[in-house]
Amino acid sequence: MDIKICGLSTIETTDAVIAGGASHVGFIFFEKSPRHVAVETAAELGGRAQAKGLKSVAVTVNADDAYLDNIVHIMKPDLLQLHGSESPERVTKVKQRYGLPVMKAFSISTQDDLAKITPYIGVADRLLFDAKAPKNSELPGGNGVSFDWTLLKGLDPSVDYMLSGGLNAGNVGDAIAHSSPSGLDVSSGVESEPGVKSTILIASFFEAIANAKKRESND
Ligand SMILES: O=C(O)c1ccccc1NCC(=O)[C@H](O)[C@H](O)COP(=O)(O)O
Repeated sequence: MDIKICGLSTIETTDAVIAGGASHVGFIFFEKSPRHVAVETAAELGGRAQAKGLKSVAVTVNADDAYLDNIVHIMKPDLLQLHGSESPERVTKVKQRYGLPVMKAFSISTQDDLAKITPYIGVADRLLFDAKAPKNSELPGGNGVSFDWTLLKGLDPSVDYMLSGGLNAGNVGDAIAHSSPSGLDVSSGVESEPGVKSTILIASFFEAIANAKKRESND
């Protein structure tokens, strides 16, 4: 199962994520976020992870071509995560312009939200299911809130998705038990405060996933 740790900004925590066995590292390009980084920082930290075989992900929200051009040119990401209200046509254009895979994020709180993925199937390379942002939040992601994972039980089993939203060491086992994601994505759950990743919480998150997998294989 892929594991993406999102919102990195330091060498120490990037190294902890690499050591933990993540498949992806994510960098936030959204100025209102406490995790927003300069493109040069993402290039340095992402390059460090890429050298160890991880994929580096640029996370943007309704970004225009000029902004994406700069990110792709300097950071050289492996994957573009579109975390806004990008249409299927925009996803196609971004894929064509950069020749990079695109992961489209969706905010889920009801079954109707899941129906919105249909036009993106076969268009986006990967889907990411995140919780809907609380009303008072300025962030479309990284809010540390979960959605009802049982909603995913009705999903066509051929839909490949990463699960995110409020995951942490305490609930990731339950999340896996209630859904069948091909990947997990976490940000707030491995932070000591918004925007500050904790090497201890990162290690605990990986340990919790390993324990959940052990339990699954014993059942
Ligand atoms: O994390 C942010 O600050 C952020 C800001 C704007 C758009 C997306 C953002 N995060 C995207 C992610 O992939 C997060 O990992 C995902 O939303 C889960 O976050 P959390 O619930 O905090 O684990």
